[in-house]
Amino acid sequence: MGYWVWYRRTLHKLWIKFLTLCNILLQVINHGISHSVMKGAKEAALDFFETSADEKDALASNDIRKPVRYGESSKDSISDSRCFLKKYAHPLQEWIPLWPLSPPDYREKMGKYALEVRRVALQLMDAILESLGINTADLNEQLDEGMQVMAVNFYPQCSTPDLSLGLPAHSDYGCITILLQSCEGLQVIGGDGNAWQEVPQVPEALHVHIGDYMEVLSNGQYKSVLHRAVLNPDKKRVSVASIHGFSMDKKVTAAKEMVDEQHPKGYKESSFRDFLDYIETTDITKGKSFIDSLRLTST
Ligand SMILES: O=C(O)CCC(=O)C(=O)O
Ligand SMILES: [Fe+2]
Repeated sequence: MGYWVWYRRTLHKLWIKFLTLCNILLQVINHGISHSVMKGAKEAALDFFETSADEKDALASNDIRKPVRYGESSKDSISDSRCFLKKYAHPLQEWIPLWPLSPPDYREKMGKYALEVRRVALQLMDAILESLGINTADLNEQLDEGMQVMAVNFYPQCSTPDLSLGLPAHSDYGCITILLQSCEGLQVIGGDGNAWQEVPQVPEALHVHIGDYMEVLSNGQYKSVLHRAVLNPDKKRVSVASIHGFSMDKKVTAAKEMVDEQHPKGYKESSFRDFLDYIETTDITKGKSFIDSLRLTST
Protein backbone atom coordinates (compact mmCIF):
# COMPACT_ATOMS: atom_id res chain seq x y z
CA MET A 1 0.00 0.00 0.00
CA GLY A 2 1.06 3.59 -0.17
CA TYR A 3 2.24 3.24 -3.74
CA TRP A 4 -0.41 5.27 -5.40
CA VAL A 5 -1.57 8.82 -5.43
CA TRP A 6 -5.15 9.85 -5.91
CA TYR A 7 -5.17 12.67 -8.25
CA ARG A 8 -7.92 15.28 -7.98
CA ARG A 9 -9.35 17.28 -10.83
CA THR A 10 -6.72 20.01 -10.65
CA LEU A 11 -3.63 18.39 -12.11
CA HIS A 12 -0.67 19.67 -10.20
CA LYS A 13 2.50 19.52 -12.21
CA LEU A 14 4.84 19.22 -9.24
CA TRP A 15 2.99 16.16 -8.06
CA ILE A 16 3.17 14.59 -11.48
CA LYS A 17 6.91 15.22 -11.59
CA PHE A 18 7.37 13.76 -8.14
CA LEU A 19 5.46 10.60 -8.74
CA THR A 20 6.80 9.83 -12.19
CA LEU A 21 10.41 10.41 -11.14
CA CYS A 22 9.92 8.16 -8.13
CA ASN A 23 8.18 5.57 -10.29
CA ILE A 24 5.16 5.78 -8.01
CA LEU A 25 1.94 4.41 -9.38
CA LEU A 26 -0.46 6.98 -10.66
CA GLN A 27 -4.17 6.47 -10.40
CA VAL A 28 -6.67 9.16 -11.27
CA ILE A 29 -10.01 9.76 -9.62
CA ASN A 30 -12.41 12.65 -10.18
CA HIS A 31 -11.60 12.23 -13.84
CA GLY A 32 -15.16 12.99 -14.85
CA ILE A 33 -15.91 9.56 -16.40
CA SER A 34 -19.15 8.39 -14.86
CA HIS A 35 -19.57 5.11 -13.04
CA SER A 36 -22.07 3.96 -15.66
CA VAL A 37 -19.69 4.61 -18.57
CA MET A 38 -16.88 2.68 -16.86
CA LYS A 39 -19.24 -0.14 -15.91
CA GLY A 40 -20.58 -0.17 -19.48
CA ALA A 41 -17.08 -0.61 -20.91
CA LYS A 42 -16.31 -3.54 -18.61
CA GLU A 43 -19.67 -5.17 -19.40
CA ALA A 44 -19.18 -4.70 -23.14
CA ALA A 45 -15.70 -6.26 -22.86
CA LEU A 46 -16.92 -9.31 -20.95
CA ASP A 47 -19.97 -9.75 -23.18
CA PHE A 48 -17.77 -9.63 -26.26
CA PHE A 49 -15.48 -12.39 -24.98
CA GLU A 50 -18.52 -14.47 -24.12
CA THR A 51 -20.00 -14.28 -27.62
CA SER A 52 -19.74 -17.31 -29.86
CA ALA A 53 -16.40 -18.46 -31.28
CA ASP A 54 -17.71 -17.60 -34.77
CA GLU A 55 -18.22 -13.96 -33.86
CA LYS A 56 -14.69 -13.69 -32.48
CA ASP A 57 -13.08 -15.74 -35.24
CA ALA A 58 -14.51 -13.32 -37.77
CA LEU A 59 -12.19 -10.69 -36.26
CA ALA A 60 -9.24 -13.00 -35.59
CA SER A 61 -5.95 -12.12 -37.22
CA ASN A 62 -2.20 -12.35 -36.65
CA ASP A 63 -1.67 -9.30 -38.81
CA ILE A 64 -0.52 -6.64 -36.34
CA ARG A 65 -1.37 -3.88 -38.82
CA LYS A 66 -5.09 -4.60 -38.79
CA PRO A 67 -6.99 -1.77 -37.10
CA VAL A 68 -9.26 -4.27 -35.34
CA ARG A 69 -8.17 -7.79 -34.48
CA TYR A 70 -8.99 -10.56 -32.08
CA GLY A 71 -6.36 -12.95 -30.74
CA GLU A 72 -5.89 -15.77 -28.27
CA SER A 73 -2.87 -16.80 -26.26
CA SER A 74 -2.23 -19.87 -28.35
CA LYS A 75 -1.92 -17.67 -31.44
CA ASP A 76 -0.07 -14.76 -29.85
CA SER A 77 3.52 -15.33 -28.86
CA ILE A 78 3.63 -12.77 -26.03
CA SER A 79 0.75 -13.95 -23.89
CA ASP A 80 0.33 -17.15 -21.97
CA SER A 81 -3.30 -17.06 -21.08
CA ARG A 82 -5.23 -14.18 -22.52
CA CYS A 83 -7.74 -13.33 -25.21
CA PHE A 84 -7.65 -9.81 -26.56
CA LEU A 85 -9.34 -7.46 -28.94
CA LYS A 86 -7.09 -4.68 -30.18
CA LYS A 87 -8.66 -1.80 -31.99
CA TYR A 88 -7.99 1.72 -33.15
CA ALA A 89 -10.28 4.23 -31.51
CA HIS A 90 -9.42 7.70 -32.77
CA PRO A 91 -11.00 9.27 -34.73
CA LEU A 92 -13.89 7.22 -33.42
CA GLN A 93 -16.21 7.71 -36.41
CA GLU A 94 -13.52 6.29 -38.69
CA TRP A 95 -12.90 3.10 -36.72
CA ILE A 96 -16.15 2.28 -34.93
CA PRO A 97 -17.72 0.74 -38.08
CA LEU A 98 -15.00 -1.95 -37.83
CA TRP A 99 -15.63 -2.77 -34.16
CA PRO A 100 -17.59 -5.89 -33.14
CA LEU A 101 -21.30 -5.94 -33.94
CA SER A 102 -21.93 -8.39 -31.16
CA PRO A 103 -22.98 -7.87 -28.39
CA PRO A 104 -25.33 -5.31 -29.96
CA ASP A 105 -24.49 -2.57 -27.44
CA TYR A 106 -20.71 -3.07 -27.70
CA ARG A 107 -20.08 -0.11 -29.98
CA GLU A 108 -22.24 2.25 -27.98
CA LYS A 109 -20.81 1.34 -24.56
CA MET A 110 -17.19 1.07 -25.62
CA GLY A 111 -17.46 4.12 -27.89
CA LYS A 112 -18.65 6.28 -24.98
CA TYR A 113 -15.75 5.12 -22.84
CA ALA A 114 -13.23 5.60 -25.69
CA LEU A 115 -14.21 9.27 -26.08
CA GLU A 116 -14.15 9.95 -22.36
CA VAL A 117 -10.84 8.23 -21.67
CA ARG A 118 -9.25 10.12 -24.53
CA ARG A 119 -10.30 13.43 -22.96
CA VAL A 120 -8.63 12.40 -19.69
CA ALA A 121 -5.50 11.20 -21.53
CA LEU A 122 -5.08 14.52 -23.35
CA GLN A 123 -5.36 16.41 -20.06
CA LEU A 124 -2.87 14.13 -18.37
CA MET A 125 -0.36 14.24 -21.22
CA ASP A 126 -0.55 18.02 -21.22
CA ALA A 127 0.11 18.15 -17.47
CA ILE A 128 2.94 15.61 -17.64
CA LEU A 129 4.69 17.49 -20.47
CA GLU A 130 4.22 20.79 -18.68
CA SER A 131 5.72 19.30 -15.54
CA LEU A 132 8.91 18.81 -17.55
CA GLY A 133 8.90 22.41 -18.75
CA ILE A 134 8.10 21.33 -22.32
CA ASN A 135 6.21 23.85 -24.43
CA THR A 136 3.00 21.97 -25.12
CA ALA A 137 1.47 24.23 -27.79
CA ASP A 138 2.75 22.25 -30.81
CA LEU A 139 2.70 18.87 -29.13
CA ASN A 140 -0.90 19.22 -28.00
CA GLU A 141 -2.00 19.72 -31.57
CA GLN A 142 -0.07 16.62 -32.65
CA LEU A 143 -1.41 14.57 -29.75
CA ASP A 144 -4.91 15.74 -30.63
CA GLU A 145 -4.47 14.08 -34.02
CA GLY A 146 -2.63 11.13 -32.52
CA MET A 147 -3.48 7.46 -32.26
CA GLN A 148 -5.61 5.85 -29.59
CA VAL A 149 -5.30 2.08 -29.56
CA MET A 150 -7.46 0.09 -27.17
CA ALA A 151 -6.46 -3.37 -25.97
CA VAL A 152 -9.45 -5.13 -24.44
CA ASN A 153 -8.20 -8.14 -22.50
CA PHE A 154 -9.82 -11.21 -21.01
CA TYR A 155 -8.03 -13.49 -18.53
CA PRO A 156 -9.58 -16.72 -17.27
CA GLN A 157 -9.86 -17.49 -13.56
CA CYS A 158 -6.92 -19.73 -12.68
CA SER A 159 -6.55 -21.82 -9.55
CA THR A 160 -2.77 -22.11 -10.06
CA PRO A 161 -1.81 -18.51 -10.90
CA ASP A 162 1.85 -19.16 -10.04
CA LEU A 163 2.18 -21.49 -12.99
CA SER A 164 0.99 -19.18 -15.75
CA LEU A 165 1.08 -15.46 -16.45
CA GLY A 166 -1.77 -13.61 -18.10
CA LEU A 167 0.53 -11.25 -19.95
CA PRO A 168 4.33 -11.24 -19.58
CA ALA A 169 6.36 -8.15 -18.68
CA HIS A 170 6.40 -5.40 -21.27
CA SER A 171 6.12 -1.65 -21.62
CA ASP A 172 3.54 0.07 -23.81
CA TYR A 173 4.74 1.92 -26.89
CA GLY A 174 2.55 5.06 -26.56
CA CYS A 175 2.96 8.21 -24.46
CA ILE A 176 0.56 7.08 -21.76
CA THR A 177 -1.75 4.16 -21.14
CA ILE A 178 -4.91 4.42 -19.06
CA LEU A 179 -6.09 1.09 -17.69
CA LEU A 180 -9.56 0.13 -16.52
CA GLN A 181 -9.68 -3.26 -14.77
CA SER A 182 -12.50 -5.38 -13.35
CA CYS A 183 -10.37 -6.72 -10.48
CA GLU A 184 -6.73 -6.97 -9.38
CA GLY A 185 -4.22 -8.56 -11.71
CA LEU A 186 -1.98 -5.79 -12.98
CA GLN A 187 1.55 -5.62 -11.54
CA VAL A 188 4.27 -3.04 -12.15
CA ILE A 189 7.95 -2.91 -11.28
CA GLY A 190 7.93 -0.86 -8.08
CA GLY A 191 9.94 2.10 -6.81
CA ASP A 192 12.95 -0.03 -5.86
CA GLY A 193 13.36 -1.04 -9.46
CA ASN A 194 13.05 -4.79 -9.39
CA ALA A 195 10.15 -6.03 -7.25
CA TRP A 196 6.71 -6.58 -8.76
CA GLN A 197 4.01 -4.52 -7.05
CA GLU A 198 0.34 -5.34 -7.30
CA VAL A 199 -1.75 -2.41 -8.52
CA PRO A 200 -4.60 -2.03 -6.06
CA GLN A 201 -8.16 -1.91 -7.26
CA VAL A 202 -9.47 1.47 -6.12
CA PRO A 203 -13.19 2.03 -6.80
CA GLU A 204 -13.73 4.43 -9.71
CA ALA A 205 -9.98 4.98 -10.19
CA LEU A 206 -8.13 4.59 -13.47
CA HIS A 207 -4.53 3.45 -13.52
CA VAL A 208 -2.03 5.44 -15.62
CA HIS A 209 1.28 4.28 -17.10
CA ILE A 210 4.10 6.18 -18.69
CA GLY A 211 4.85 4.61 -22.09
CA ASP A 212 7.91 4.41 -24.38
CA TYR A 213 7.19 7.61 -26.28
CA MET A 214 6.96 9.68 -23.10
CA GLU A 215 10.38 8.31 -22.17
CA VAL A 216 11.68 9.44 -25.57
CA LEU A 217 10.02 12.88 -25.40
CA SER A 218 11.40 13.47 -21.91
CA ASN A 219 14.85 12.26 -23.07
CA GLY A 220 14.84 9.61 -20.36
CA GLN A 221 13.65 11.76 -17.44
CA TYR A 222 10.47 9.72 -17.19
CA LYS A 223 10.80 6.00 -17.65
CA SER A 224 8.42 3.73 -19.46
CA VAL A 225 6.73 1.45 -16.90
CA LEU A 226 7.38 -2.28 -17.06
CA HIS A 227 4.18 -4.15 -16.25
CA ARG A 228 2.52 -7.54 -16.54
CA ALA A 229 -0.82 -9.18 -15.78
CA VAL A 230 -1.18 -12.14 -13.44
CA LEU A 231 -4.14 -14.47 -13.32
CA ASN A 232 -6.68 -14.18 -10.55
CA PRO A 233 -7.27 -17.36 -8.49
CA ASP A 234 -10.92 -16.49 -7.78
CA LYS A 235 -12.36 -14.71 -10.79
CA LYS A 236 -12.05 -14.11 -14.48
CA ARG A 237 -10.82 -10.64 -15.27
CA VAL A 238 -11.24 -8.05 -18.00
CA SER A 239 -9.12 -4.97 -18.57
CA VAL A 240 -9.28 -2.16 -21.09
CA ALA A 241 -5.89 -0.57 -21.82
CA SER A 242 -6.24 2.66 -23.76
CA ILE A 243 -2.91 3.67 -25.30
CA HIS A 244 -2.43 7.26 -26.46
CA GLY A 245 0.32 8.50 -28.73
CA PHE A 246 1.13 10.32 -31.95
CA SER A 247 -0.09 9.60 -35.47
CA MET A 248 1.14 6.61 -37.47
CA ASP A 249 4.02 8.39 -39.22
CA LYS A 250 4.94 11.11 -36.76
CA LYS A 251 8.62 10.68 -35.88
CA VAL A 252 8.96 11.15 -32.13
CA THR A 253 12.16 12.53 -30.69
CA ALA A 254 13.27 14.18 -27.44
CA ALA A 255 11.66 17.57 -26.85
CA LYS A 256 14.16 20.37 -27.47
CA GLU A 257 13.76 21.60 -23.87
CA MET A 258 15.13 18.25 -22.65
CA VAL A 259 18.34 18.32 -24.68
CA ASP A 260 21.51 20.27 -23.92
CA GLU A 261 25.24 19.65 -23.64
CA GLN A 262 24.88 17.74 -20.38
CA HIS A 263 21.87 15.83 -21.69
CA PRO A 264 22.53 14.76 -25.28
CA LYS A 265 19.74 13.14 -27.21
CA GLY A 266 19.39 9.62 -25.81
CA TYR A 267 17.00 8.01 -28.30
CA LYS A 268 16.62 7.48 -32.02
CA GLU A 269 13.57 9.08 -33.55
CA SER A 270 10.76 6.70 -34.48
CA SER A 271 7.08 6.47 -35.30
CA PHE A 272 4.20 4.10 -34.53
CA ARG A 273 4.84 2.53 -37.94
CA ASP A 274 8.45 1.87 -36.89
CA PHE A 275 7.14 0.23 -33.73
CA LEU A 276 4.92 -2.07 -35.79
CA ASP A 277 7.89 -2.96 -38.02
CA TYR A 278 9.93 -3.71 -34.91
CA ILE A 279 7.44 -6.06 -33.28
CA GLU A 280 6.75 -7.78 -36.59
CA THR A 281 10.39 -8.74 -36.96
CA THR A 282 11.55 -9.15 -33.34
CA ASP A 283 10.84 -11.87 -30.84
CA ILE A 284 9.97 -9.68 -27.87
CA THR A 285 9.59 -12.74 -25.65
CA LYS A 286 13.41 -13.02 -25.68
CA GLY A 287 13.98 -9.98 -23.47
CA LYS A 288 14.09 -7.46 -26.34
CA SER A 289 12.06 -4.30 -26.12
CA PHE A 290 11.23 -1.46 -28.46
CA ILE A 291 12.47 1.25 -26.09
CA ASP A 292 15.83 -0.53 -25.74
CA SER A 293 16.12 -0.58 -29.51
CA LEU A 294 15.80 3.23 -29.55
CA ARG A 295 18.47 3.96 -26.92
CA LEU A 296 21.54 5.73 -28.27
CA THR A 297 23.41 5.89 -24.99
CA SER A 298 22.63 4.48 -21.56
CA THR A 299 20.02 6.84 -20.05
O1 LIG B 1 -4.58 -6.50 -18.26
C1 LIG B 1 -3.73 -5.79 -17.74
O2 LIG B 1 -3.74 -5.49 -16.56
C2 LIG B 1 -2.59 -5.26 -18.57
C3 LIG B 1 -2.90 -5.12 -20.02
C4 LIG B 1 -1.77 -4.55 -20.78
O3 LIG B 1 -0.71 -4.32 -20.25
C5 LIG B 1 -1.89 -4.27 -22.21
O4 LIG B 1 -2.93 -4.58 -22.81
O5 LIG B 1 -0.91 -3.71 -22.77
FE1 LIG C 1 0.57 -3.10 -21.46
